[in-house]
Amino acid sequence: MLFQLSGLTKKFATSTAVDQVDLSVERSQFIGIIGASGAGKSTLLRMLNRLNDPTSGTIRFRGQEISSLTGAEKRAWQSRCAMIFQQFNLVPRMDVVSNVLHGTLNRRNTLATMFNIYPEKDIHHAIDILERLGISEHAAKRAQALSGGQQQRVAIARALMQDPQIVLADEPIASLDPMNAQIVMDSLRSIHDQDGKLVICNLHTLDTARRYCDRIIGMRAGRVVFDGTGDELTLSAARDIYGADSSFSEAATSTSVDVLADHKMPELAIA
Ligand SMILES: Nc1ncnc2c1ncn2[C@@H]1O[C@H](COP(=O)(O)OP(=O)(O)OP(=O)(O)O)[C@@H](O)[C@H]1O
Repeated sequence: MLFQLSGLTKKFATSTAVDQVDLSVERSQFIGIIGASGAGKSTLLRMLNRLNDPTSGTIRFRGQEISSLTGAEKRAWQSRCAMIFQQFNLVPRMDVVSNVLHGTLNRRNTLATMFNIYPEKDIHHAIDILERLGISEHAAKRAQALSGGQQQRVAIARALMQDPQIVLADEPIASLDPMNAQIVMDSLRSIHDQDGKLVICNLHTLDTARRYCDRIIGMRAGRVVFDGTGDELTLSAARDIYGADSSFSEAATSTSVDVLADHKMPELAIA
């Protein structure tokens, strides 16, 4: 058993973002979490790597209780569990390789960090990862000089540099055009296929979830209301997740240029 979530709940002052979630992840998969805005997807992901603390309930990984870790143990968990964000979270004025090398920060001493000293093998490794993601020719550029899709691949490279067991991605393609979205999703999928890592990815769009995910979890108002494969995600299941009526159209949650052009729908209208 990898993850075992029991009664996981997160309350904020005025809302319950995640409400009594029970979930098991038995093996390494590519898992997508879908749901309307405010359904609790980000909060769930942020609890898994302890950016948010649960109000109640437990998170176990390989039997270890994660929700109660503190100090060095909590930081060690966070380095096993890399996070990719919608807005990339790179240091814009810093070059691409240095941004990737930041993924090793947790295992370097303060002096090395202060003087930006990296072992040569780490630098080679960073460039290998950039090459794998198809962006090594940008290694010396400042991160801010790259397109959104390229910056997100740098963020994925930084996550890989930390050699995590789990990769969490919080709407990694929400700021990207469809072509870059596909490149970034292909990169994330390859991390699962080639490296066998567990990837859990929040997504706005049903077609992306169906295309890339082995398992799709649907959230509505903090609860898990769907857990199945892309084939099982029927139109009626989707309506249930999004709380939409019969006027709900899949095109409204599509990233595909063709579908959007056909239906003249604004991108991500529902999510
Ligand atoms: N730091 C916070 N303080 C107060 N309320 C919060 C906080 N973070 C999230 N919430 C609330 O918790 C609920 C779930 O938010 P969350 O961001 O997890 O949803 P989401 O499904 O990821 O939405 P989106 O797709 O818009 O990111 C929302 O009602 C939100 O307003």
